[in-house]
Amino acid sequence: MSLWTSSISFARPSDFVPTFLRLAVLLSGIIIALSLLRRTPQDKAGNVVPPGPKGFPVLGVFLYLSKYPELSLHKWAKQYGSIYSFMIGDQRFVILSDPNVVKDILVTNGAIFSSRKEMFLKVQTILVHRGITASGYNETWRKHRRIAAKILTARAVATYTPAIEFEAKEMIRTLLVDGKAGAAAINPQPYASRFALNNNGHLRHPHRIHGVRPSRQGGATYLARVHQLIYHSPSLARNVTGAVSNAVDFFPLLRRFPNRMTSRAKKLHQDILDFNSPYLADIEARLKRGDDVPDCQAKTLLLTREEEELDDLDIIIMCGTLIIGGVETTASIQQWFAAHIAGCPDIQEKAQAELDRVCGRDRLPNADDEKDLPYLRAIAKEVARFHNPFWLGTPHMSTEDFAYRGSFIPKDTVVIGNTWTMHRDPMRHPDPYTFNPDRYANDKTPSADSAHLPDVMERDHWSFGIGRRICPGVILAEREVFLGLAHMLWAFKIAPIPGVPIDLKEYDGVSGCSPVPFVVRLTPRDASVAEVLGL
Ligand code: HEM
Repeated sequence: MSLWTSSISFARPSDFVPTFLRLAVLLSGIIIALSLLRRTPQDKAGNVVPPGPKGFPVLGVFLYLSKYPELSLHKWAKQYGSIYSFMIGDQRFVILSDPNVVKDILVTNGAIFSSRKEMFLKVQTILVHRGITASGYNETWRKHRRIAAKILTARAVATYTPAIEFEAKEMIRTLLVDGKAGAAAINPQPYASRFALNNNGHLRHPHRIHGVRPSRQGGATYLARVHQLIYHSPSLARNVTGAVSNAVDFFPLLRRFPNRMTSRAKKLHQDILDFNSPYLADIEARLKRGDDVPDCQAKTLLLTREEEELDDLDIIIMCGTLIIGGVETTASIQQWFAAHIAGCPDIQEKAQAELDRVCGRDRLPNADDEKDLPYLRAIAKEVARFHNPFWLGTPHMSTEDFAYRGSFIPKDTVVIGNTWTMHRDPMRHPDPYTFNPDRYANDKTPSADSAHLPDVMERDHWSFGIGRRICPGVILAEREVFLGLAHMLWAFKIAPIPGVPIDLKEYDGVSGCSPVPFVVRLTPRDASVAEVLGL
């Protein structure tokens, strides 16, 4: 029987017990402290582990990273320089904050720095050692990444582009209707989430949703599950998969006791199974019947399962990984764009002048226009620089001892590229705390290519990660973000609601971030908006 026709059940979640946890932390601490006493953080040549903040006994710096961890990393980068280290529990971290150091270590020495820590929640519990994002640097990862790469090439993305253009049109059409043509305040976040989810759906196993709120969907199982994933799982995912967000990953003794994070992780694993299994079963049945199934990830995986030796869990988790990796990230950029641009009427006007020059007012922008809309592209890059959805990225892990300019990085060290500091380096980005798309005015290089420029100081930004684990979805993500932004700016004047400020600092999540809920006024720029949208 296929896994997607059965179900996996876990123990019932139990409540978090603070006193129990405190005791457990204490016990873990004693064990860790004893083991640390035996460690010598230097190699035979005398290279030492780079200095950094000490934090608390046992806990290390864990408590400093529970909220806005990137700000702590930034503060320490100023204090300790471009390479420093700290401990959380028994795990050593090295933080790299200079683009050249990042390149030397994570790119040039990618053979040593491309693995992942076996996080208890993300790797062992949610993704059960499958998927691409969580796997160690091994043959399974190579195989899964190669398969995913096939559906994320520029050529493949070109085939999804009409669907993305359709979804972008749907996004602005529903925003126009639900926002009562500018008469009502509206939160664009669920619309951006639906845009990202439907784009992702097209490549995973073609399905789309129509509404943006669960209550409007009635009882349809598919829609209920989609909304579960949009509205609940991403935030759960963020909280249980963050690079430094939970004690259970770093204090092993805690895993012996019932706790909320482990329960959430098991639930998310089950959600991934429940959500993907019926559609995989459906596509498998259609393929067996000889039906004409559109190209998609599920079809590719099912047709190559024997040749690639994939089991059911491989297939389900790979589909799940694409949702987790591809939806909330692109949705987050769209959301930050809307939140930020509302306060920048001058930037909107400049972008709209460019759009009107290239597309006119009788048609919507499309992917072919991108090359002629450099200011639009610059806005997309500036949003990613200013509001990276993952400031800590997905940490890499070293698989061998390594020495670099007198610093010793032991095997099994978690290594993080400190994107907050790099994105705010005044040498690379003058006046870094100002949102200014003009800084990318002459940057015509797509992010996928920018990551491979010989001079790393020319790279646009680091939001898509680093080295051999760099985001394989970057071409698709750029296409989605560009089309989403272009449609929004073509259609609307985006303005804040007087007396209702938009919080650009506060955000949801501790690993990935999107803005806290906000509202804007979306006024159609002229009568042609409704006409072109067929309203
Ligand atoms: C704006 C949108 C996106 C951002 C900012 C983003 C960012 C990232 C980052 C920072 C990583 C970790 C890279 C590293 O380890 O150095 C990553 C990995 C990954 N991303 Fe994305 N991503 C985006 C969109 C997508 C999309 C659209 C997909 C696919 C549909 C995707 C699939 C993946 C996968 C599978 C990995 C794991 C790669 C590996 O471990 O080898 N991402 N992404």
